[in-house]
Amino acid sequence: MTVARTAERAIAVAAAFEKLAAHRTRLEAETMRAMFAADPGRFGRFSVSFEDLIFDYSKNRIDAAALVALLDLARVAGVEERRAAMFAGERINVTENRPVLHVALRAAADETYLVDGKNVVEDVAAVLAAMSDFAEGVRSGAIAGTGGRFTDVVNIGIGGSDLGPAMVTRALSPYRDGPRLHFVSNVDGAHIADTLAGLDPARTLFLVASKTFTTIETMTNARTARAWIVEAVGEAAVGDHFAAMSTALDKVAAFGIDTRRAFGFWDWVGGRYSVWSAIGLPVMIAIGAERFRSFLAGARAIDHHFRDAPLDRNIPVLMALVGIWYRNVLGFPAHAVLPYDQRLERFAAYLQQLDMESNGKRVTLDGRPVPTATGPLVWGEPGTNGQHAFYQLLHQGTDVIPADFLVAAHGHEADPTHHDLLVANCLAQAEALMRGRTTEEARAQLASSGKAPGEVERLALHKTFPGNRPSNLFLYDRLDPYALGRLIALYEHKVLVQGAIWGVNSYDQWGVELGKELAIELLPMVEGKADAAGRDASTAGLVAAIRARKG
Ligand SMILES: O=P(O)(O)OC[C@H]1O[C@H](O)[C@H](O)[C@@H](O)[C@@H]1O
Repeated sequence: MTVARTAERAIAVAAAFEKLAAHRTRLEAETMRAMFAADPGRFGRFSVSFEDLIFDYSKNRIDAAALVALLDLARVAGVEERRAAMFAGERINVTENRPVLHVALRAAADETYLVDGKNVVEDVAAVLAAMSDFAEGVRSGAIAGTGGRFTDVVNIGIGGSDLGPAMVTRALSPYRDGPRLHFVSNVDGAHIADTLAGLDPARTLFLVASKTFTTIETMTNARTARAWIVEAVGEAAVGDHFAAMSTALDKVAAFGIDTRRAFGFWDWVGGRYSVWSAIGLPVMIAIGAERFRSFLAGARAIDHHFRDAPLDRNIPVLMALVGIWYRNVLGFPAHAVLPYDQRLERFAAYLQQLDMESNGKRVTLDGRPVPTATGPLVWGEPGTNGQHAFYQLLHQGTDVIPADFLVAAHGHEADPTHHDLLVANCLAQAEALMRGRTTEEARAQLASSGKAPGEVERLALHKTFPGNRPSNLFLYDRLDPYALGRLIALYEHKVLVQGAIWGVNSYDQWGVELGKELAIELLPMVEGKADAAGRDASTAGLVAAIRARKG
């Protein structure tokens, strides 16, 4: 197993971090503003082009020497070995003893990905073909409900069985020409009630999406949906109105969904990496099989880039190293994702699961405490909306929050007015964060606006922007299926690189279990079937208060 962290490697990683601390001291005396002024070639030196995509990481508090030290860290931490182990189908998810092979889901037909000596690419192709037949049948009306062609498709799933398809179908709305899509995830009955209100059961298709087919939210919502269908169109119609995506096809059958309408995937696909699998069926129904293949092809292009490009030109590696610099060397706790694209409004939520569930870990692969901080808080909202809400803190708050900006050169709308304004705002924010405004500049601006000298002094510090606040910027032609596939895959591989440097298992999620277990214990207490004696006083008090209100 090449992924285990030996004592020698741990020592080498600690030494590499020590060297980075020295670079930090040097760079603390610098500003990005000064570095740009001193080096007209900075953009060229600190950006990477891949096809029409530019990854600009020049607005970061790094220089060539710090980057070399970061690349050394990646090497001594075994990033290349971890990457090779993933592509080779090794069981790098050591706590669940599974390979991590979402890359196989977007492989070309002539590629080989081995799990225990078997090429899984053929299995992937077979499921994709079955999904294509089903999706195209739903789109054409050849596969219909009891009341005719499906007008509405409701995906029932949560976490990785929801966020990917929900984000992607929203992002690709200009490419949607299938039936209307809806996503129900929350166990809160409001979600399914509000979604089904106004839908015609006879023309509604439900997709029950669950890797494990045991998730309580999904099973509860699926049963409610089933009852809704049975009540409206009868028990016999259930088969026409349900399909499922899961690794547990036996459980799908036990639930009563026809196995010919069950699309499988494998335990080497993590939930948060599963949008490329059968879990992507709603995307395929929305945009068609051909465009879905283009989405896969975009991810595949990045897989090859990640596998083959030298580390210093490797976009996911650079994304990861810049993140490590801020998280571990400068101690910044958060990372903002700021797409200048309204259709990417669920992108930050998607990345939250991808990044925080993967690298929100506190022990290494061998179960020892991680000696450094691990995954940051990932959050964000599209620009320009965020500008009028939380950017104040980004510009003048006491924390520095590195950000990723994402923007397309072209929108999908015919009139360029909006898009040009959008792009200008994106560039302006990245520039403002980097440059800031000195107190001297603030004074000059106030004076030239005619303010009296006393007012100038009173306001100058309030109008000072410290600047030197870092960001990356992703620029691409247009957010089409291929471009979106590329973007997601970049972040997936960033997670692998950071996980390798921290020495954690990025592919399990035990941290979600405890709350689930306690919810099962608490349910009978909330229902009034058991008493809460023995719980902590807060929990018992709240249970009592809820019981009293329920009467
Ligand atoms: O697809 P499912 O098995 O229903 O799981 C849905 C989600 O719930 C779990 O609790 C995990 O935290 C997620 O990683 C997963 O995506």
